[in-house]
Amino acid sequence: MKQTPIRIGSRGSQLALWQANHISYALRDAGYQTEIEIIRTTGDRMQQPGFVVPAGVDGKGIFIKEIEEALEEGRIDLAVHSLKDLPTTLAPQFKIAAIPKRGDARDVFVCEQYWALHTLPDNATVGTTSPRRRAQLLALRPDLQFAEIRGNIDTRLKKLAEGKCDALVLAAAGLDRLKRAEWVHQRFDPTEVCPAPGQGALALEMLAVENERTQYIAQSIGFFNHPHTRFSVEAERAVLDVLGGGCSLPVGAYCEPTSEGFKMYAQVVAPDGDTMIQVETEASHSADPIELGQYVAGQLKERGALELLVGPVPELS
Ligand SMILES: NCc1[nH]cc(CCC(=O)O)c1CC(=O)O
Repeated sequence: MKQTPIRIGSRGSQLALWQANHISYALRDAGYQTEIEIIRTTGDRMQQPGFVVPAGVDGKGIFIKEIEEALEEGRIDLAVHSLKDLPTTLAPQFKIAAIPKRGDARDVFVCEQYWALHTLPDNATVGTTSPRRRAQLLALRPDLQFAEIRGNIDTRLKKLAEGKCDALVLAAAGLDRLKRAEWVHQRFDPTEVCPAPGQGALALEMLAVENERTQYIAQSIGFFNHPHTRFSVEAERAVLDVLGGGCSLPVGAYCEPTSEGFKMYAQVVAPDGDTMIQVETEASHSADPIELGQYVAGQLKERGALELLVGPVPELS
């Protein structure tokens, strides 16, 4: 049967649209017709100044709820997400049908004036609301102050330019994609500032049900699949799953391929940066990524990770 164009759902942020277009162009190159549908999510509304977080919203999946509704109602065929914004478990009616090759997974130091985190003056202010980044940065620089800077990448860069903070810490992938890497002066090694599980990777989500349309969609996106990326992010997300977290927990996990298999590093930091638990391990090509992540999480737990995660949250400056 002749198929209608593949409808791709995306949030309206510049980064989300870049990512959706990136997938759309590749599908067109492969001979498919595509359309992009912009969908506004709770997470987008929460980034507006003055937005009050409604009761019962816990931060997990706030960027995907309305997009999954569009999938369920058949308004879109495919959703393109930043993998790190997806909860570790999806509702059974959805699946991640493809994980393309990952971009730069690292966090970066963004600053016009200073060249690295260690050259920032005493008590400098870093603009980030991420509990993970705050905890990890405090572990490196206990004198740092933080400013509540949220919103899309350009909004954050504008606040930096206006002097609302001295530096930002952001995901390399987002800045690279939008060509905003001009003030990126340092890409943190994952053993220093360990990225969020899945950072830098995309996830192509669709309905799990099998019918003629979903088979067509799954087959059309098959060529995006990058097995090394899938292994790495599955292992990373398994760590988060065991520790019970979403993107708001100070948990970093990073897995990468080596010549023998995979190397994994994970880090849990007390919210005040005082204590850090680190685990490093290697696995062979034939290992199971979920088991690898679960093993790493078990090691973190044995060393007291869960106790750290309930520690006091640092005061805002
Ligand atoms: N939390 C928002 C978010 N979700 C995905 C990215 C960047 C792209 C990626 O990590 O894949 C960002 C911005 C950031 O953390 O700097």
